[in-house]
Amino acid sequence: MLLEQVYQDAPTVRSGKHRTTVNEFTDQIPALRPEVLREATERLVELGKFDSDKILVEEDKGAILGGAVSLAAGLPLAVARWYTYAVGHSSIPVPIDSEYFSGTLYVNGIEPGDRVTIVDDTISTGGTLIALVEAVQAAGATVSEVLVAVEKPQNGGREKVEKRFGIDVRTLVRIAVDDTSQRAYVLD
Ligand SMILES: O=P(O)(O)OC[C@H]1O[C@H](OP(=O)(O)OP(=O)(O)O)[C@H](O)[C@@H]1O
Ligand SMILES: Nc1ncnc2[nH]cnc12
Repeated sequence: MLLEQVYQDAPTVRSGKHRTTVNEFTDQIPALRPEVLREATERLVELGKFDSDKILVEEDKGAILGGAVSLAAGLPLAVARWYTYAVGHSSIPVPIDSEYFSGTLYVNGIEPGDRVTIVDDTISTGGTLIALVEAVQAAGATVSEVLVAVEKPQNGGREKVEKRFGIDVRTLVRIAVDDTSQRAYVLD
């Protein structure tokens, strides 16, 4: 499938302790073909149940996929951002410690009682998803499911999130980075 083709042999760059792929799907290098975004969206829509009121994503890489999933599932899109807005609405700050960024995320658009489907393009250490789940819970809302396109199992993020919150993290493609060639490859 196209998503697997995008990741197979993708180049990587060093990001702190890890290597991160640079690819069409998450970085738009080369420019993202609509058929790749469509395939990822359709596969995630197939994977999810969408027994929820909203989709929640983190900017900015996840937002492209989140927008497409929101359209396909017919659910409103909430976005967690790296900055806050001074417009007096409820923005929930949460600490984030991910593969190569730490700081504060601000989650907007989640209301008490919402059931939320969290969508992301990648799970690596699980830090981003931990921050998103904590923000949903702090808003008085619940996470109905977590859907992620690509998983880097070597960093153990999925198990960490599942153990901590008792929520399944469902993913489409698993990848690793080869230490010698420093290129990505698809597992399974
Ligand atoms: O499991 P983790 O270790 O948290 O890594 C996964 C996160 O990393 C990427 O985001 P990135 O940090 O590049 O942020 P961006 O989307 O704002 O560029 C990706 O979009 C995931 O959200
Ligand atoms: N796009 C990506 N590819 C590989 N590892 C990542 N970790 C976070 N984002 C990633």
